[in-house]
Amino acid sequence: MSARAQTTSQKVSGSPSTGNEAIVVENFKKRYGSNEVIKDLSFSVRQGEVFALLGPNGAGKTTTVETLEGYRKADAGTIRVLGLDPIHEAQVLKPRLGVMLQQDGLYPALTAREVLELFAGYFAQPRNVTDLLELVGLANAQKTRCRRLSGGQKRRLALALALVGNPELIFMDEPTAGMDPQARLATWGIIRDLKASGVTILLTTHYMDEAERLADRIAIIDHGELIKLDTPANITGVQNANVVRFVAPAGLDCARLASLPSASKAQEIRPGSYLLETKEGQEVPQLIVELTTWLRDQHITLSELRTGHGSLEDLFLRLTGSEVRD
Ligand SMILES: Nc1ncnc2c1ncn2[C@@H]1O[C@H](COP(=O)(O)OP(=O)(O)OP(=O)(O)O)[C@@H](O)[C@H]1O
Repeated sequence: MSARAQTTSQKVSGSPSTGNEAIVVENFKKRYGSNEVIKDLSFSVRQGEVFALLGPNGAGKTTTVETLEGYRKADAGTIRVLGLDPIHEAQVLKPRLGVMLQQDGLYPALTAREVLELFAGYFAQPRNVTDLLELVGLANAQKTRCRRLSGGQKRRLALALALVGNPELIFMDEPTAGMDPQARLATWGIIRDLKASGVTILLTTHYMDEAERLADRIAIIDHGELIKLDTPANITGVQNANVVRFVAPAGLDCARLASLPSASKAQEIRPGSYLLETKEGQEVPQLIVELTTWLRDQHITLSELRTGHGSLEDLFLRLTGSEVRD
Protein backbone atom coordinates (compact mmCIF):
# COMPACT_ATOMS: atom_id res chain seq x y z
CA MET A 1 0.00 0.00 0.00
CA SER A 2 1.36 3.44 -0.89
CA ALA A 3 2.03 6.06 1.77
CA ARG A 4 -0.75 8.15 0.24
CA ALA A 5 -3.24 5.36 0.31
CA GLN A 6 -2.36 4.58 3.93
CA THR A 7 -2.82 8.17 4.89
CA THR A 8 -6.01 8.80 3.03
CA SER A 9 -7.61 5.67 4.44
CA GLN A 10 -7.66 7.53 7.79
CA LYS A 11 -9.87 10.49 7.06
CA VAL A 12 -8.48 13.81 8.24
CA SER A 13 -11.08 16.25 9.40
CA GLY A 14 -10.71 20.00 9.64
CA SER A 15 -10.72 21.74 13.01
CA PRO A 16 -14.08 21.84 14.79
CA SER A 17 -16.04 25.05 14.52
CA THR A 18 -15.66 27.61 17.32
CA GLY A 19 -18.03 30.12 15.75
CA ASN A 20 -15.19 32.60 15.23
CA GLU A 21 -13.85 31.41 11.89
CA ALA A 22 -13.14 33.56 8.87
CA ILE A 23 -13.77 30.57 6.60
CA VAL A 24 -15.79 27.41 7.13
CA VAL A 25 -15.86 24.60 4.57
CA GLU A 26 -17.99 21.57 5.41
CA ASN A 27 -18.44 18.52 3.24
CA PHE A 28 -17.64 20.51 0.11
CA LYS A 29 -18.04 18.53 -3.12
CA LYS A 30 -17.40 19.57 -6.71
CA ARG A 31 -17.24 17.71 -10.01
CA TYR A 32 -16.63 18.72 -13.60
CA GLY A 33 -18.56 16.21 -15.70
CA SER A 34 -17.39 12.81 -14.54
CA ASN A 35 -14.27 14.25 -12.89
CA GLU A 36 -14.89 14.34 -9.13
CA VAL A 37 -12.45 17.10 -8.27
CA ILE A 38 -13.43 17.76 -4.65
CA LYS A 39 -14.63 14.57 -3.00
CA ASP A 40 -15.51 15.71 0.51
CA LEU A 41 -13.53 18.55 1.97
CA SER A 42 -13.93 20.12 5.42
CA PHE A 43 -11.69 22.67 7.14
CA SER A 44 -11.93 26.05 8.77
CA VAL A 45 -9.67 29.09 8.90
CA ARG A 46 -9.50 31.16 12.08
CA GLN A 47 -9.74 34.92 12.04
CA GLY A 48 -6.30 36.51 11.77
CA GLU A 49 -4.44 33.39 10.72
CA VAL A 50 -2.30 32.71 7.68
CA PHE A 51 -3.56 29.41 6.30
CA ALA A 52 -1.70 27.63 3.50
CA LEU A 53 -3.42 25.20 1.16
CA LEU A 54 -0.92 22.82 -0.42
CA GLY A 55 -1.38 20.04 -2.92
CA PRO A 56 0.07 18.68 -6.18
CA ASN A 57 -1.11 20.03 -9.55
CA GLY A 58 -4.77 19.26 -10.01
CA ALA A 59 -5.41 18.54 -6.31
CA GLY A 60 -8.29 21.02 -6.24
CA LYS A 61 -6.72 24.10 -4.62
CA THR A 62 -7.85 26.67 -7.19
CA THR A 63 -11.31 25.09 -7.34
CA THR A 64 -11.57 25.44 -3.57
CA VAL A 65 -10.25 29.01 -3.46
CA GLU A 66 -12.45 30.16 -6.36
CA THR A 67 -15.49 28.59 -4.69
CA LEU A 68 -14.68 30.53 -1.52
CA GLU A 69 -14.36 33.67 -3.63
CA GLY A 70 -17.81 33.05 -5.13
CA TYR A 71 -16.57 32.39 -8.68
CA ARG A 72 -17.55 28.71 -8.67
CA LYS A 73 -20.56 26.98 -7.17
CA ALA A 74 -20.24 24.02 -4.82
CA ASP A 75 -22.22 20.92 -5.82
CA ALA A 76 -22.76 20.11 -2.14
CA GLY A 77 -21.67 21.21 1.30
CA THR A 78 -21.54 24.40 3.31
CA ILE A 79 -19.24 27.29 2.44
CA ARG A 80 -19.10 30.34 4.71
CA VAL A 81 -16.71 33.26 4.26
CA LEU A 82 -16.77 35.89 7.03
CA GLY A 83 -20.04 34.22 8.02
CA LEU A 84 -21.58 34.82 4.59
CA ASP A 85 -22.52 32.76 1.53
CA PRO A 86 -20.00 33.72 -1.20
CA ILE A 87 -22.58 33.53 -4.00
CA HIS A 88 -25.87 34.66 -2.48
CA GLU A 89 -24.33 37.34 -0.27
CA ALA A 90 -21.60 38.38 -2.70
CA GLN A 91 -22.56 42.03 -2.70
CA VAL A 92 -21.96 42.37 1.03
CA LEU A 93 -18.98 40.06 1.06
CA LYS A 94 -16.91 41.17 -1.95
CA PRO A 95 -15.95 44.62 -0.57
CA ARG A 96 -14.46 42.87 2.48
CA LEU A 97 -12.29 40.50 0.44
CA GLY A 98 -8.99 40.86 -1.35
CA VAL A 99 -8.20 38.47 -4.18
CA MET A 100 -4.77 37.91 -5.68
CA LEU A 101 -5.51 35.98 -8.85
CA GLN A 102 -3.20 33.44 -10.47
CA GLN A 103 -3.70 34.77 -13.98
CA ASP A 104 -2.60 38.23 -15.05
CA GLY A 105 -3.39 40.11 -18.22
CA LEU A 106 -6.27 42.33 -17.11
CA TYR A 107 -6.27 45.69 -18.85
CA PRO A 108 -3.05 45.25 -20.86
CA ALA A 109 -3.19 48.81 -22.23
CA LEU A 110 -3.52 50.56 -18.85
CA THR A 111 -0.52 51.51 -16.73
CA ALA A 112 0.05 49.92 -13.34
CA ARG A 113 -1.11 53.12 -11.61
CA GLU A 114 -4.22 53.41 -13.81
CA VAL A 115 -5.32 49.85 -13.00
CA LEU A 116 -4.84 50.45 -9.30
CA GLU A 117 -6.74 53.74 -9.44
CA LEU A 118 -9.55 52.04 -11.35
CA PHE A 119 -9.88 49.34 -8.68
CA ALA A 120 -9.48 51.83 -5.83
CA GLY A 121 -12.62 53.53 -7.18
CA TYR A 122 -14.69 50.41 -6.42
CA PHE A 123 -14.09 50.61 -2.66
CA ALA A 124 -15.43 52.93 0.01
CA GLN A 125 -12.11 53.32 1.82
CA PRO A 126 -9.31 52.32 -0.52
CA ARG A 127 -5.65 52.46 0.33
CA ASN A 128 -3.56 55.28 -1.05
CA VAL A 129 -2.40 54.22 -4.52
CA THR A 130 0.99 55.96 -4.31
CA ASP A 131 1.73 54.24 -0.97
CA LEU A 132 0.62 50.93 -2.40
CA LEU A 133 2.87 51.25 -5.46
CA GLU A 134 5.75 51.98 -3.08
CA LEU A 135 4.83 49.06 -0.81
CA VAL A 136 4.91 46.47 -3.61
CA GLY A 137 8.02 47.96 -5.24
CA LEU A 138 6.28 49.27 -8.37
CA ALA A 139 6.86 53.00 -7.84
CA ASN A 140 9.36 53.08 -10.71
CA ALA A 141 7.11 51.03 -12.98
CA GLN A 142 3.85 52.85 -12.27
CA LYS A 143 3.71 54.36 -15.78
CA THR A 144 4.49 51.07 -17.51
CA ARG A 145 1.60 49.52 -19.41
CA CYS A 146 0.51 46.22 -17.87
CA ARG A 147 1.38 44.18 -20.95
CA ARG A 148 4.99 45.38 -20.66
CA LEU A 149 5.42 44.51 -16.99
CA SER A 150 7.71 41.57 -16.24
CA GLY A 151 6.20 38.39 -14.79
CA GLY A 152 7.35 39.32 -11.28
CA GLN A 153 6.05 42.89 -11.63
CA LYS A 154 2.65 41.52 -12.72
CA ARG A 155 2.50 39.41 -9.56
CA ARG A 156 3.33 42.49 -7.50
CA LEU A 157 0.57 44.45 -9.23
CA ALA A 158 -1.82 41.56 -8.50
CA LEU A 159 -0.77 41.82 -4.86
CA ALA A 160 -1.42 45.57 -4.81
CA LEU A 161 -4.86 44.97 -6.38
CA ALA A 162 -5.66 42.49 -3.61
CA LEU A 163 -4.76 45.08 -0.98
CA VAL A 164 -6.30 48.20 -2.49
CA GLY A 165 -9.71 47.80 -0.78
CA ASN A 166 -8.29 47.34 2.75
CA PRO A 167 -9.69 43.81 2.96
CA GLU A 168 -10.32 41.76 6.13
CA LEU A 169 -9.59 38.50 4.34
CA ILE A 170 -7.22 37.95 1.42
CA PHE A 171 -7.03 35.00 -0.95
CA MET A 172 -3.65 34.58 -2.58
CA ASP A 173 -3.29 31.96 -5.30
CA GLU A 174 0.45 31.23 -5.61
CA PRO A 175 1.42 34.77 -4.54
CA THR A 176 5.14 34.57 -5.27
CA ALA A 177 5.18 32.36 -8.39
CA GLY A 178 7.59 33.95 -10.86
CA MET A 179 9.01 36.49 -8.42
CA ASP A 180 12.75 36.88 -7.94
CA PRO A 181 14.16 36.17 -4.44
CA GLN A 182 14.09 39.87 -3.45
CA ALA A 183 10.45 40.31 -4.44
CA ARG A 184 9.54 37.06 -2.67
CA LEU A 185 11.18 38.23 0.52
CA ALA A 186 9.43 41.59 0.28
CA THR A 187 6.08 39.86 -0.34
CA TRP A 188 6.60 37.64 2.70
CA GLY A 189 7.23 40.82 4.71
CA ILE A 190 3.96 42.32 3.43
CA ILE A 191 2.07 39.13 4.33
CA ARG A 192 3.54 39.17 7.86
CA ASP A 193 2.59 42.85 8.28
CA LEU A 194 -0.96 42.11 7.09
CA LYS A 195 -1.23 39.31 9.62
CA ALA A 196 0.11 41.59 12.36
CA SER A 197 -2.67 44.04 11.54
CA GLY A 198 -5.30 41.30 11.97
CA VAL A 199 -5.97 40.39 8.34
CA THR A 200 -6.78 36.73 7.61
CA ILE A 201 -4.92 35.20 4.67
CA LEU A 202 -5.56 32.00 2.77
CA LEU A 203 -2.81 31.23 0.29
CA THR A 204 -1.97 28.40 -2.05
CA THR A 205 1.62 27.71 -2.92
CA HIS A 206 3.94 25.13 -4.42
CA TYR A 207 6.86 26.55 -2.42
CA MET A 208 7.20 24.51 0.74
CA ASP A 209 9.52 27.05 2.37
CA GLU A 210 6.89 29.73 1.82
CA ALA A 211 4.22 27.68 3.58
CA GLU A 212 6.59 26.70 6.37
CA ARG A 213 7.70 30.27 7.07
CA LEU A 214 4.41 32.11 6.69
CA ALA A 215 1.59 29.82 7.66
CA ASP A 216 0.09 29.35 11.10
CA ARG A 217 -1.48 26.16 9.78
CA ILE A 218 -1.05 24.12 6.64
CA ALA A 219 -3.66 21.97 4.94
CA ILE A 220 -2.44 19.42 2.40
CA ILE A 221 -5.07 18.26 -0.05
CA ASP A 222 -4.82 15.63 -2.73
CA HIS A 223 -7.45 14.24 -5.09
CA GLY A 224 -9.94 16.63 -3.51
CA GLU A 225 -9.51 15.34 0.03
CA LEU A 226 -7.79 16.73 3.10
CA ILE A 227 -4.86 14.54 4.03
CA LYS A 228 -3.11 16.70 6.63
CA LEU A 229 -3.97 19.79 8.66
CA ASP A 230 -1.64 21.09 11.33
CA THR A 231 0.94 23.72 12.27
CA PRO A 232 4.22 23.63 10.31
CA ALA A 233 6.08 22.65 13.50
CA ASN A 234 3.81 19.70 14.15
CA ILE A 235 3.87 18.62 10.53
CA THR A 236 7.63 18.70 10.12
CA GLY A 237 8.64 17.91 13.70
CA VAL A 238 6.50 15.30 15.36
CA GLN A 239 5.69 13.52 12.13
CA ASN A 240 9.29 13.07 11.10
CA ALA A 241 11.01 12.55 14.44
CA ASN A 242 11.54 8.86 13.78
CA VAL A 243 12.74 9.11 10.24
CA VAL A 244 16.09 8.34 8.64
CA ARG A 245 16.76 9.99 5.31
CA PHE A 246 19.53 8.87 3.02
CA VAL A 247 20.82 9.33 -0.49
CA ALA A 248 22.09 6.31 -2.45
CA PRO A 249 21.73 4.99 -6.01
CA ALA A 250 18.18 5.15 -7.38
CA GLY A 251 15.97 2.08 -7.50
CA LEU A 252 16.86 0.32 -4.24
CA ASP A 253 14.44 -2.37 -3.09
CA CYS A 254 12.12 -0.47 -0.72
CA ALA A 255 10.29 -3.64 0.30
CA ARG A 256 13.62 -5.04 1.44
CA LEU A 257 14.48 -1.81 3.29
CA ALA A 258 11.08 -1.78 4.98
CA SER A 259 11.73 -5.29 6.26
CA LEU A 260 14.83 -4.27 8.25
CA PRO A 261 14.04 -5.30 11.85
CA SER A 262 13.60 -1.72 13.18
CA ALA A 263 11.92 -0.28 10.08
CA SER A 264 8.21 0.13 9.47
CA LYS A 265 8.15 1.88 6.09
CA ALA A 266 10.54 2.73 3.28
CA GLN A 267 9.95 5.10 0.39
CA GLU A 268 12.02 6.53 -2.46
CA ILE A 269 10.61 10.07 -2.45
CA ARG A 270 12.83 11.27 -5.31
CA PRO A 271 15.17 9.15 -7.43
CA GLY A 272 17.95 8.14 -5.05
CA SER A 273 16.44 9.90 -2.04
CA TYR A 274 14.95 7.57 0.57
CA LEU A 275 12.96 7.83 3.78
CA LEU A 276 12.96 5.06 6.34
CA GLU A 277 10.62 5.14 9.31
CA THR A 278 11.27 3.31 12.56
CA LYS A 279 8.79 0.84 13.97
CA GLU A 280 6.83 1.93 17.03
CA GLY A 281 9.13 1.71 20.06
CA GLN A 282 12.31 1.27 17.99
CA GLU A 283 15.25 3.67 18.16
CA VAL A 284 16.70 5.60 15.22
CA PRO A 285 20.35 4.63 16.05
CA GLN A 286 19.46 0.92 15.84
CA LEU A 287 17.80 1.49 12.45
CA ILE A 288 20.94 3.28 11.23
CA VAL A 289 23.07 0.27 12.26
CA GLU A 290 20.76 -2.07 10.35
CA LEU A 291 20.62 0.20 7.32
CA THR A 292 24.35 0.78 7.02
CA THR A 293 25.05 -2.93 7.59
CA TRP A 294 22.62 -3.83 4.81
CA LEU A 295 24.12 -1.23 2.45
CA ARG A 296 27.63 -2.49 3.19
CA ASP A 297 26.62 -6.12 2.58
CA GLN A 298 25.04 -5.12 -0.74
CA HIS A 299 28.10 -2.97 -1.67
CA ILE A 300 25.86 0.06 -2.05
CA THR A 301 27.42 3.52 -1.71
CA LEU A 302 25.80 5.86 0.77
CA SER A 303 26.27 9.52 -0.17
CA GLU A 304 24.18 11.17 2.55
CA LEU A 305 22.55 10.13 5.83
CA ARG A 306 20.36 12.35 8.02
CA THR A 307 18.03 11.92 10.96
CA GLY A 308 15.80 14.19 13.01
CA HIS A 309 13.16 16.56 11.81
CA GLY A 310 12.41 16.39 8.13
CA SER A 311 11.43 19.14 5.75
CA LEU A 312 7.88 19.94 4.75
CA GLU A 313 8.81 18.91 1.22
CA ASP A 314 9.79 15.44 2.42
CA LEU A 315 6.49 15.06 4.20
CA PHE A 316 4.56 16.44 1.24
CA LEU A 317 6.15 13.91 -1.10
CA ARG A 318 5.57 11.10 1.37
CA LEU A 319 1.90 11.95 1.61
CA THR A 320 1.22 12.70 -2.04
CA GLY A 321 3.74 10.43 -3.77
CA SER A 322 6.43 11.37 -6.26
CA GLU A 323 4.68 10.76 -9.57
CA VAL A 324 4.23 13.88 -11.73
CA ARG A 325 0.60 15.02 -12.06
CA ASP A 326 -1.23 16.25 -15.14
N1 LIG B 1 -13.60 24.67 -15.30
C1 LIG B 1 -13.15 23.43 -15.29
N2 LIG B 1 -13.71 22.49 -16.10
C2 LIG B 1 -13.27 21.23 -16.09
N3 LIG B 1 -12.28 20.75 -15.31
C3 LIG B 1 -11.68 21.63 -14.49
C4 LIG B 1 -12.08 23.01 -14.44
N4 LIG B 1 -11.31 23.63 -13.52
C5 LIG B 1 -10.48 22.70 -13.02
N5 LIG B 1 -10.70 21.50 -13.60
C6 LIG B 1 -10.00 20.24 -13.25
O1 LIG B 1 -10.15 20.04 -11.87
C7 LIG B 1 -8.97 19.50 -11.28
C8 LIG B 1 -8.50 20.41 -10.15
O2 LIG B 1 -8.05 21.62 -10.70
P1 LIG B 1 -7.57 22.83 -9.80
O3 LIG B 1 -7.22 23.93 -10.74
O4 LIG B 1 -8.57 23.10 -8.74
O5 LIG B 1 -6.26 22.21 -9.13
P2 LIG B 1 -5.05 22.92 -8.39
O6 LIG B 1 -4.82 22.12 -7.15
O7 LIG B 1 -5.31 24.36 -8.22
O8 LIG B 1 -3.87 22.69 -9.42
P3 LIG B 1 -2.57 23.60 -9.80
O9 LIG B 1 -1.60 23.39 -8.69
O10 LIG B 1 -2.10 22.97 -11.07
O11 LIG B 1 -3.03 25.02 -9.95
C9 LIG B 1 -7.97 19.35 -12.42
O12 LIG B 1 -8.06 18.00 -12.86
C10 LIG B 1 -8.49 20.30 -13.48
O13 LIG B 1 -8.15 19.85 -14.76
